[in-house]
Amino acid sequence: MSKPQDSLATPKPLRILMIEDVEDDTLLLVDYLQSGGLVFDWERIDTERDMIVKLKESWDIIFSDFSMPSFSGMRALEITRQHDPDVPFIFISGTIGEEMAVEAMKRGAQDYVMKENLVRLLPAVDRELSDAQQRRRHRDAEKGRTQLAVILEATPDLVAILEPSGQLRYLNGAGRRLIGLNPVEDASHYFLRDLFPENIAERLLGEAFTMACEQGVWHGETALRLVDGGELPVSQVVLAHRDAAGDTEYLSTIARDISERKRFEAKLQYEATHDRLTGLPNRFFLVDRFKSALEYARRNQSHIAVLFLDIDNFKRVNDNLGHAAGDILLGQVAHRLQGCLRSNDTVARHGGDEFTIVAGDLSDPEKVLIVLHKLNEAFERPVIVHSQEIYVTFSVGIALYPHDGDGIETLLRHSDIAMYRAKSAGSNQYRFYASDMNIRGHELLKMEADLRYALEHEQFILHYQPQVDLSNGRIVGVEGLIRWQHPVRGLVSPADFIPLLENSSLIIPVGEWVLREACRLHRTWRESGFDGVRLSVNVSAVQFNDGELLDKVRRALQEEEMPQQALELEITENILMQDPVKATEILQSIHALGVRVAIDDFGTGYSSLAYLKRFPLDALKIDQAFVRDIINSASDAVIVEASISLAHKLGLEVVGEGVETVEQFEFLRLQKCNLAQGYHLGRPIPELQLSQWLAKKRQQHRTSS
Ligand SMILES: Nc1nc2c(ncn2[C@@H]2O[C@H](COP(=O)(O)O[C@H]3[C@@H](O)[C@H](n4cnc5c(=O)[nH]c(N)nc54)O[C@@H]3COP(=O)(O)O)[C@@H](O)[C@H]2O)c(=O)[nH]1
Repeated sequence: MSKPQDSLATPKPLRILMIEDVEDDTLLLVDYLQSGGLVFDWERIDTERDMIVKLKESWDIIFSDFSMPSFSGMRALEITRQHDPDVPFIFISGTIGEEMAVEAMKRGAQDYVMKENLVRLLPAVDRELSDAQQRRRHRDAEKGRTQLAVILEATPDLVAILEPSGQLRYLNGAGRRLIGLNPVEDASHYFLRDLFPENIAERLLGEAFTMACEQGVWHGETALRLVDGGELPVSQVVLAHRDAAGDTEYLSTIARDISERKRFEAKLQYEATHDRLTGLPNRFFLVDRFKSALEYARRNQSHIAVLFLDIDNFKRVNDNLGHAAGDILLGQVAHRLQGCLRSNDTVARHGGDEFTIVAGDLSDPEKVLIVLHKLNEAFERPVIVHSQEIYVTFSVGIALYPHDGDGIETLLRHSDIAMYRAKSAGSNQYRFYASDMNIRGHELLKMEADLRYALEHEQFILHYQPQVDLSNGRIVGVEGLIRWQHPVRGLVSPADFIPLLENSSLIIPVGEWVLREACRLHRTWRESGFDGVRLSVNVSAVQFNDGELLDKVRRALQEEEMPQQALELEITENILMQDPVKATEILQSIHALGVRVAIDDFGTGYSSLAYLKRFPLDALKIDQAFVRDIINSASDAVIVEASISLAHKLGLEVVGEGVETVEQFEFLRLQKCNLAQGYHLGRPIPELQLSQWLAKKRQQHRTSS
């Protein structure tokens, strides 16, 4: 007979509780069992009270008589089952009848054996002990499952069981709440992509499931898709569960909210990369941003400027107003510096009263002057600290990539050296590390100052170039072209100063002056009886994107009582192609005013006629580069022919620019080009000369007709 103990090494005696009123019967039974090889300890009781006391101990098996004078076997069974549903309970009785025995089994007795015939007892003990053990294991497992289910439902982590396809089998309470699934809804209608954003669901199905199936487990950081559309960062584990054949039967996953940690990490990251006082990036962050700027500059063959700024006389602020005031000043300086730079540029606090700027994506080194210009503008107004006005100036050192180095450390060192040179030259100075740039930089800044002076002292004038109708030779319009009447240099070409005006934003007031001047001249013509001649002016990119352009045009028209259709704005195709959607909106508003729009320098940009049909335009000016060679270059001739023909199909008037010869003129006339402009028909000339010329032409026409 097998012993029911788990350990074979030290067999523990069984504990048997005997419920029997006759002691001799008990001894006989004990004797029988011992002679059958059973090792056990035992106790005998025969009252309900003793039984209740004894059941507080643990028993391996209970034998009970059926009927006793002061206790009933059925009652003993009932009490036992209340205490322990699994302990084997066997009736050993001489009196139990068949019917009662069946009833006893129904109520939870495992067996009954007749006192007179104990042969079945030992096998029954053996069997019942083993069954009881199994029942206990089963019950423990069931209990464990119930406990786990309670834990799973109570945990704040998402727990899910999934098919390898990503379909859900089970989702716990936390998961249901996160994705907005009600507690009774069947989770198997849902998939991984209902729990996670698209890209993460794909990563889990790919990388995570594959690794879990191969190695048993995958963990990583992902994010859950929340019911409100937001995302919750989580730390996630995916486990693969295999069947007996080793194939993945299902997967489970646990995802834990790590938003608090992420916030903390972000805070740490921010603190590690930003200056506490000003909130600006610190040196480390600057290095990082420089790397991105460098990659871009290498790809696009552009330049980067590293500027080292030191506030002039900062110590005086600290000494006179105190350190707290100094701190406020630094904060305000930081704020203004950040406000005046492009979003891609980086301004960092280097320490103390020193700041560094990395300005990338400069098409040429001189573009750094735009940054200097913006700095000057930003600090034209004083900074107010404790009601005191403080005018802030900087000593600025500039180093350029690739000219002065290709690493941030070198460029910072060189800009620092340049800053010291600037400082030793006095306050509010800048110096380039490379001396040749200093000369060029000074020249350009001087020229910018001269242009400002030119605007204030009316040194700009307009010259006018006629546009002639190719079908009858009449003048239908003139183009106003700016010149700078410099007191020393004489008449300066716009090609030499328009780019500088554009860089410094001076083009806005100068452009407005051109517009007003042209409208003023048109009024004098109308007053002298020259009606029907149109006037066109050039509009630069900065002007075109100036939110006030429309108001300025409207005001000029009103004040000079100019007919709207007599004014034409010339805009190059490149300006339109920078942001076609925005350009369309602006052009529509210009058109709504009744003003004409011509596309200038057509053919030099990247647009196509098909694209241009989206814009509300009136005329197209074929660039002089094509007209120049129409006689000698077959390809240019074809381009011009095609442009004229397509433009006509789009309802546009066509102007041929730069017509210098009679052959070019004839070619355009034969191609039915509408207007021509160029030295062959007349160079740009001053107002007085033009008025005389118009008068002469009018006279000629009167005589000929
Ligand atoms: N934003 C503004 N830009 C302006 C303004 N005034 C002029 N400009 C632009 O400056 C560029 C140079 O202008 P300019 O030196 O005046 O040259 C113009 C003509 O003189 C020249 N032209 C005309 N006919 C001929 C010719 O037969 N041969 C030849 N070699 N050159 C000729 O072409 C220029 C006309 O330019 P466009 O505007 O494209 O019609 C120039 O880009 C001007 O746009 C201004 O007020 N604002």
